[in-house]
Amino acid sequence: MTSVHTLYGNPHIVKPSSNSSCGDIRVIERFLSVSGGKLTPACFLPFGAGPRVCVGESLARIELFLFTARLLQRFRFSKVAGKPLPDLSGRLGVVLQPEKFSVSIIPRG
Ligand code: HEM
Repeated sequence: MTSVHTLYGNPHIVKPSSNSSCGDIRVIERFLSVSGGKLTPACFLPFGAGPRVCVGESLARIELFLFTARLLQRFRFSKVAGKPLPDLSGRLGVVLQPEKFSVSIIPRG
C-alpha cells in the first residue's frame, strides 16, 4: 500500500516550487494554476497507485462532490467568534485527522 503521508512529507519527492509537486498539503491553492485552471500534482495519490489502486475512486469522487455540494447549498459555515481557526498541522492516524475545532453551521434561508 502506498503511504500517502510519507510521500507528501518526503523532501526528495515534494518540490514546493514546482507545479508537478504536491507542495504543502495544507495549501489548497496548489491545485490551481496561475491562470486559475485545475492542476493535479503528479504525487497527489489519495487513492494509491499501481496494480492495487483504489477501484472505487470514480464513485468516491462523485460521492464527495455531491456530499460537499449539498452541504454548501444548504448550510452556511463560518468561524465561531472568539474561537481559534482550525489547527492545520493534523493528527496522524490511519489518515491525517484534524484536531477538534468549533465551527458555526447555520441553515441557509
Ligand atoms: C475517499 C474515498 C476513498 C479513498 C481515499 C480510498 C483510498 C484507497 C486506497 C489508498 C487504496 C489502496 C491502494 C493501494 O493499495 O495502493 C484503496 C483500495 C481499495 N479501495 Fe478505496 N478509497 C476510497 C473509496 C472507495 C470506495 C467508495 C470503494 C468501493 C465502492 C473502494 C474500494 C476499494 C477497493 C476494493 C480497494 C482494493 C483494491 C485492490 O487491492 O485491488 N474505495 N482505496
